[in-house]
Amino acid sequence: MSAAHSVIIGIAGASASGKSLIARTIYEELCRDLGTNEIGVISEDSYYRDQSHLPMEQRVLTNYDHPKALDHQLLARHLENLKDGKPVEIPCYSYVEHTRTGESLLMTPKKVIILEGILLLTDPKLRDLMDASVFMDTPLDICLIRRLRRDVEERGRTMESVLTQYQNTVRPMYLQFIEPSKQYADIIVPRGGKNRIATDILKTRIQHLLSR
Ligand SMILES: Nc1ncnc2c1ncn2[C@@H]1O[C@H](COP(=O)(O)OP(=O)(O)O)[C@@H](O)[C@H]1O
Ligand SMILES: Nc1ccn([C@@H]2O[C@H](COP(=O)(O)O)[C@@H](O)[C@H]2O)c(=O)n1
Repeated sequence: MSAAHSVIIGIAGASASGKSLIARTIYEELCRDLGTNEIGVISEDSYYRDQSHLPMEQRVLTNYDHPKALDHQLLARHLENLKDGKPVEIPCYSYVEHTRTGESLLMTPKKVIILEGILLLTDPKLRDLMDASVFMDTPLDICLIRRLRRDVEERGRTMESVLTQYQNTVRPMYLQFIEPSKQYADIIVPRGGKNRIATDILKTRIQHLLSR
């Protein structure tokens, strides 16, 4: 199959709902059949806007859960390039510095691209580029527990900062933008990234799309 027929699966849902986990599971299991060169994962987080021109005091004030924090135009262009068989340079992002690192990762065209991110389904252009879309419908209290642990252990945050950010922006933006975008999902996955049946259904769908 040529790269022009890339299958793009979009996985959206709340922060810490299990998007990365299910994306990684599908990636690892499909790699066994397709080979590591034919499948890739792209995180919407890589497309947070560069803020290197701003001082740290200002960067921490950004609302990272509002669609305008992300460069969806660049993401859409990259997906179109990959579909056209052209490689792209995916920006690297630092949650500690709240900006792009200045480095990038080369991604070559793939048969399957798994895209994961909180606000993907809010954007009509991105939705149009997807062959199938998923919403991880994990209860918000579970997401908060997982985010708190992850952000303290992996993203250089304090418990206090995670809870303040959650109340000020993460939860309100979920209710305003992310939860309403659930209506655009083809599949709604309860409980989180370890949902075995949902993972199998998605893998079967991808295999079906590849065989067209
Ligand atoms: N079903 C689950 N059971 C236990 N831990 C989970 C489950 N799903 C995700 N996690 C953990 O919760 C955290 C957030 O999950 P992740 O997949 O990174 O979420 P997201 O990509 O949606 O932000 C990670 O530390 C992950 O290992
Ligand atoms: N500098 C940043 C950038 C993003 N965030 C938070 O990340 C969340 C999205 O990533 P997930 O892996 O959790 O889906 C989003 O809710 C932002 O609040 C951040 O805290 N700092």
